[in-house]
Parts: sequence; structure tokens; C-alpha cells
Amino acid sequence: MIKVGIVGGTGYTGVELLRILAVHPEAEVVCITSRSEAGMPVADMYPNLRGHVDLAFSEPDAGVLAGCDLVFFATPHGVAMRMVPELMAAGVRVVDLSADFRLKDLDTWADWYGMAHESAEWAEKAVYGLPEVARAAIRDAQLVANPGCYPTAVQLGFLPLLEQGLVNPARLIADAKSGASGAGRQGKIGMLHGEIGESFKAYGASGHRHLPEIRQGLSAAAGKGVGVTFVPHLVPMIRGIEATLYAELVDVADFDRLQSLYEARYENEPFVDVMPFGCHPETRSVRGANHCRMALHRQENSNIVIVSSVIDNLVKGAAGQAVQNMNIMFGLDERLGLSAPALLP
Ligand SMILES: NC(=O)C1=CN([C@@H]2O[C@H](COP(=O)(O)OP(=O)(O)OC[C@H]3O[C@@H](n4cnc5c(N)ncnc54)[C@H](OP(=O)(O)O)[C@@H]3O)[C@@H](O)[C@H]2O)C=CC1
Ligand SMILES: CC(=O)N[C@@H](CCC(=O)OP(=O)(O)O)C(=O)O
Repeated sequence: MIKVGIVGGTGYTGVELLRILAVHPEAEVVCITSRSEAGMPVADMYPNLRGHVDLAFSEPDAGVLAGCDLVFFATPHGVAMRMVPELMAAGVRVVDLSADFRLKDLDTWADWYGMAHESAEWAEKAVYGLPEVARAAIRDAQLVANPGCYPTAVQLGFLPLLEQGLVNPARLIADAKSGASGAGRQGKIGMLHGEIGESFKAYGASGHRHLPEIRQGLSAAAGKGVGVTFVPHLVPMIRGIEATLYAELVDVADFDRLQSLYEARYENEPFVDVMPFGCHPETRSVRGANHCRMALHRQENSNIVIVSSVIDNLVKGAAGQAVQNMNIMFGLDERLGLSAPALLP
């Protein structure tokens, strides 16, 4: 059994980790932290876990965490970078769900996250944990930076086009929409039901912290710098991200082979589903599941390829992908604990 600790257990990604790990045959959660709720039984806060999780929340304790085989950080940015070096020294493996170790350029990180990075050594050594790109490196990593939710949907949708050099890398557009759970559980007026219900808006159009992360991943896939326009939107649903992606095909004759290219690229990926050409994947088809479901389109007589990519932001966009990474790191079947299909309706 893998002894697992979770730092930041009261947030949405923390409780999603618990939901998945509660039925994982090879992992046992031995500690789950919350400073504000220390002492409270987890199942009192989250009754869906009654009968599955007997633990109570506890204060983060470096000694207890150092006794784990793997620690997940489900904390706001700025927390993991301060605690990880000690865990690394103790030989613990870490999957960080926050953005602390995702960017390799630490000046860019500091600009977007509003603080200086405090662990340059581990930012360099961390492996960016998108399994569909970095499976071999994840297997050997001590520290995995779990990708952001929007970056997961956007990168998986664009990757085959960029890896094959089929599109103009300077003009990529990602028009993405997220449910409200993407903003976490802490109270904010802008996230109240009365504020977001029956409404729909763009935000971060002039720049969002996921833009450098998307640019970093897509540039690596293209083997050169890319130009991306990324605009996130907030939609009045709880879970889910839909990213509509646009790219200019260099040679329109390539439209004939795009579908088979995508199918071949993701043929052996247990969590990426390429639907038939022209389908419109729905977020509800991945709700609660670790899948990214996508489909390709061509708009009449144009050279624009459109990819629609959907994920559950809390699963493939966070906790599910984190458990997928844990499975890879420990040499387990990647699908362990993650095989449940989506909830419908
Ligand atoms: N929501 C989403 O869809 C996604 C979120 N993420 C990322 O995952 C991380 C967690 O997100 P989410 O679950 O939404 O966040 P929440 O804000 O809902 O929860 C944060 C958790 O971290 C704990 N925490 C806060 N500050 C500290 C601290 N200084 N030391 C220790 N624990 C602390 C909180 O408990 P307490 O204060 O009681 O200790 C709480 O349990 C974030 O970095 C987020 O950006 C990534 C992908 C998707
Ligand atoms: C709807 C909403 O507010 N979404 C969040 C992104 C989700 C998230 O938590 O970002 P990470 O994946 O980087 O942790 C935002 O726009 O900041």
C-alpha cells in the first residue's frame, strides 16, 4: 500500500482526491491537513465520504508528512514551494496540484504569481505531469507538477497538430469555458450563485496565469515558440471545462488525414477519447471522470481546424490526473482508481 498524505484537504481538489483514493486498491490516505478545520472528522464536512474515510483533518506536520510515501499538495500557490524541499530531502515523492512547479522560467512565474519563487532547485527538477507527453519522466520523478485545468484541455487538444507541424504555430486560439469549482471553495462574492447564475462572461482576456503554462507546453510540442490567444470564460455550472481551439492548417489537403492522426496519437492513451469527426463533446460526458474527450471540425471552405476538448476540471484537470501521475510513479496500472465513467445526466 502506498502511504499517502494530502496537504489542503478541505478544498475541492483535496476532497476530490479523497473520493478517488477512497476506492483505490493500492493507496491508503494516512493524513489529510487543514489548519482551519483541524480535529474535525473528514466525513462530518463531506458526508459522501462517510463509511469510506475515518480520518480527521490535522494541522500540517512535517514529521507526519515525511513518513508518507507520497504527498499531494492541494493548496494555493506559494505553499508547496516552501514545504517541498524538506520532503524531497526525506525521500518523499510529491505531486503538487498547485502552480508552484509548473513553469520553468521563474521570472515569468514571479510575474504571474506575484511573489518570488523560493525553490529554484526543485522548480528545475520537477517534471510537468501531463502523462500523454511525459510518461517516462513521470515514472522516475520525485516531484511532479500537476498541470493546470485549462492547460490540460488546451494542450491535449492542440498537441497532435503541433507535434506534426501541420498548423501555423504563431496563430493559435483557445477559447475556454469553466465551471465555478475551478475557482476553489473559499468564499468570494464574484462566485456566489446570485452573481454567476444565468450569466456568462469572459475574464482574464488581457492575460491569465495559465497563458505562460499553455505557451510553455505547446512550444515544447512544436519545437519552437508559439503564439497563443487564450481567453477563459466562467459559465454557470459547477464542474467542467470546454475549450474550443482554432488553428490555421498550412496545407488544406491535410484535413483528410487529421482524424486518423488524432486517433493514432491517442490510441494507447486510456484517458483521451477522440470522437468521430464533427461531433460536439459535452462537459457532462466527462463529469466525475478522468477523461479528456475531443472532436475535430472543419468550417466550410476554410483552412481553420477547430478542436473541441472537454474535461472535468476537478478530475482530469486536477485530482484525477494527480492520481494518474501517482499510479505512473509507483509502476501501477495507470487506470487504477480512475476507471469510473462519467455521471449522466
Ligand atoms: N479547483 C480546480 O478546478 C483546480 C485547482 N487547482 C489548484 O489546486 C490547488 C487547490 O485548489 P482548490 O482545491 O480549488 O483550493 P481551495 O481554495 O478550495 O482549498 C485550498 C486548501 O489548502 C489549504 N491551505 C490554504 N493555505 C494553506 C497553507 N498556507 N498551508 C497549508 N494548507 C493551506 C486550505 O485549508 P486550510 O486553510 O484550512 O489549511 C484548503 O484545504 C490550487 O493551487 C488550485 O489553483 C488545480 C487544478 C484545478
Ligand atoms: C473558474 C476559475 O476561476 N478558474 C481558475 C483556474 C482554475 C485553477 O484552479 O487553476 P490551476 O489549475 O492553475 O490551479 C482561474 O481562472 O484562476
